[in-house]
Amino acid sequence: MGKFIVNGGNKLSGEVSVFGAKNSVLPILASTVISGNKSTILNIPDLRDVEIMEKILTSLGCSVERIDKIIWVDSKPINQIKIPEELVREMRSSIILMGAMLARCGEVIVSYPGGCEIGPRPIDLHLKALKELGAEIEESHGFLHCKTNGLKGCDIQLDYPSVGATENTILAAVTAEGTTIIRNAAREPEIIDLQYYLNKAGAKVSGAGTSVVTIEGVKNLHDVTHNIIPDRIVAGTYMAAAAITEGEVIIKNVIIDHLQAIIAKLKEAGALIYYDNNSIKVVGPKKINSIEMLQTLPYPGFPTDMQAQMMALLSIASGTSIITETIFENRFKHAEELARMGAKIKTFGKVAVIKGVKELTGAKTTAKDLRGGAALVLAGLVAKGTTEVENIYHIERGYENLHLSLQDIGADIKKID
Ligand SMILES: CC(=O)N[C@H]1[C@@H](OP(=O)(O)OP(=O)(O)OC[C@H]2O[C@@H](n3ccc(=O)[nH]c3=O)[C@H](O)[C@@H]2O)O[C@H](CO)[C@@H](O)[C@@H]1O
Ligand SMILES: C=C(OP(=O)(O)O)C(=O)O
Repeated sequence: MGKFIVNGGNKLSGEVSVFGAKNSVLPILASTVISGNKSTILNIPDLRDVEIMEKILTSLGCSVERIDKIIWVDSKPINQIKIPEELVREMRSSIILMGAMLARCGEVIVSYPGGCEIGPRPIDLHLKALKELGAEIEESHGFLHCKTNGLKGCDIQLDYPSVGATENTILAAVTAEGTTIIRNAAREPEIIDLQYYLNKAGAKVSGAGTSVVTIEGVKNLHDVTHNIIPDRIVAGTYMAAAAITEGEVIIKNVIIDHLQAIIAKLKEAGALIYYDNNSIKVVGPKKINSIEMLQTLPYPGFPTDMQAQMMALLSIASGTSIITETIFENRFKHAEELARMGAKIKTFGKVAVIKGVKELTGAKTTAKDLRGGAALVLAGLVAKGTTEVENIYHIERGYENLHLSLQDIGADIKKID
């Protein structure tokens, strides 16, 4: 299972680099199936979720090769339409194969996706949009059998700006007949990256990053090379690590625009932040300020994927902070683990009240999900004594060698397999 052992107390300092974004690379790898041609994807992070996506593509018949930070996918030889259940259960993003495979093969069989347990994660919006495009979807025994004789562009109003539903719909629409308009689309930077990849391959997608995305169907896609954008959540996690340890860390290879909501809240907490084109320096305050209201929202609001890390930070703030989690129904599992380390946190449904304490103390803790696990590591960096974080396979879904990067900037952390 693997665990991290963290001895707290070191102020972090130095430079750390951020690799490609998990939430960008996964839908882009899924979309490589559409073209029936070759995709070269650069800046690939070394993550468990990426390995699973590689396995899914291979199981469908794609030829997939990976050397270091590059993956080559040739989707010409696809010869399967069923995605292995055990792989789908491992990862939420596998559901994006639905739109991509409908575009490529007109058929796909997939089970309900797994992923982190952060509350119910229905896929009703995905299914509704795909049906509007002309997919027939039969559900039985936990499997979804999706088929079409040809998707047709249409106007789709999403009831909520779901990231996954926006991506699935874009992919299904890329080779559909006519024009599709997605209204109330998610505006996350990863959708812009997806549009960029698809357009380089010959698709006609516009509007990504706004709430109206338009896709003019094209007949074919061609070979493409694409560089994945840096991971804003990994960057945010290192920023929080600098802030919580009273450190001074430069985070390189970031897109500042994608970090604005995180920058604003870390400044409120008292961190000093300086940036230039693609790097950001965070200087942690002597004492963290409490934050009156931190509310997670769809982009460009504060990202839910940084909520747990901020909770760790605020647990040693000078007063009481309130976090409202509006995206997921049950994303406070880290609160009870932080409490083992002396944090004073009460949760009431979607609201958490965090009464800052003078210091955290090292304890045995368990990562319950990806970002909650990262939050425990952050807490461990500042806690008195030793913290163990078990079940780090959750963390490895989204962080490439977190312990090594933190060691490089002075943390006392090791991994035990
Ligand atoms: C691989 C990936 O990119 N994952 C990200 C993606 O997840 P994901 O794409 O799953 O997130 P969504 O934006 O779809 O979900 C947001 C909310 O909408 C609800 N919903 C979603 C779809 C649907 O059909 N019905 C429905 O009710 C979800 O339960 C959730 O409460 O965006 C989330 C919100 O920024 C991030 O936390 C995840 O890291
Ligand atoms: C919830 C997350 O990811 P996923 O949607 O892949 O489960 C995350 O990255 O924090």
